[in-house]
Amino acid sequence: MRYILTANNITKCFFKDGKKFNAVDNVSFFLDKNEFCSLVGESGSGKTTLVRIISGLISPDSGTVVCDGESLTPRLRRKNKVICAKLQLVLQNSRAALDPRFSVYESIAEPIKNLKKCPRDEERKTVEKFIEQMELPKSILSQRSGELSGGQQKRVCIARALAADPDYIIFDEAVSGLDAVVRKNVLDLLIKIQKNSGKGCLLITHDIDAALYISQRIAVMKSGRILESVNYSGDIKVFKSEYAKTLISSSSSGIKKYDISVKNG
Ligand SMILES: Nc1ncnc2c1ncn2[C@@H]1O[C@H](COP(=O)(O)OP(=O)(O)OP(=O)(O)O)[C@@H](O)[C@H]1O
Repeated sequence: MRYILTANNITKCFFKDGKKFNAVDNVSFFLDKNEFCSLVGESGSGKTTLVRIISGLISPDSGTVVCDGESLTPRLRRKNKVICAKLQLVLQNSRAALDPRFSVYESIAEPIKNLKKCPRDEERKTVEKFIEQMELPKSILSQRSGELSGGQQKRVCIARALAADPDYIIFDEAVSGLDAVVRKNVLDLLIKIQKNSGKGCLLITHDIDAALYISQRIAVMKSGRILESVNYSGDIKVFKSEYAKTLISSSSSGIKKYDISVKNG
């Protein structure tokens, strides 16, 4: 199997209370096209640090990230818009991620303007296509992002990421802070997007239920290390680590049932 986005033996250390520690400790990871994977672990386990390295936002102390055969570094990301577009990150805080001065249209059109420079009517059609995919009304296009609900802002951020036509999308805590109904709607939408687009999608989360609901593969992270990475089709017996079992048994959030009709339908 050819893994397209790979992180190889990544280590990153920080200082806490004057002591050096490995926030990410010799981790190897891959994200293939056409899969939904989750990276799950408690707060402070190193997920965000690993993802910032995988996205080329910060450098590891050691190890490499390779995207479609090319070594991905913060320098390359800054210099090369095309590489930058290939891998989109949807951040946890949608409100902060959207420029409040921009209309929804401008927010989604920005990556199209930067990357494609297509005629104005084509640009509008593309923006409208993504708005439709996000199950948002066209009337929202003229609104400012600050006027939208949390769930709508999340959808606009996803539409904006899709507008860059990436091969991979990383969702950092895509559903945290959303109420149970909106949370499930957004998760269902992410499943649909992945299936229809064939993109490689990665959900970063401490929400094991969301990971179980959405993923074909789940990597479990603790104290800077990936304890296990399992293919998941609904049977929690695939998890071998005590930590994963504890996470699953202690979860108490809204989505309990693995909904096979959404996942495979
Ligand atoms: N820039 C930094 N400087 C110093 N320590 C950092 C820095 N970034 C992260 N850390 C520390 O590294 C560890 C891992 O943090 P990280 O944000 O990667 O974890 P996480 O699993 O994403 O947590 P959360 O789910 O709360 O976002 C934590 O102990 C954190 O305090």
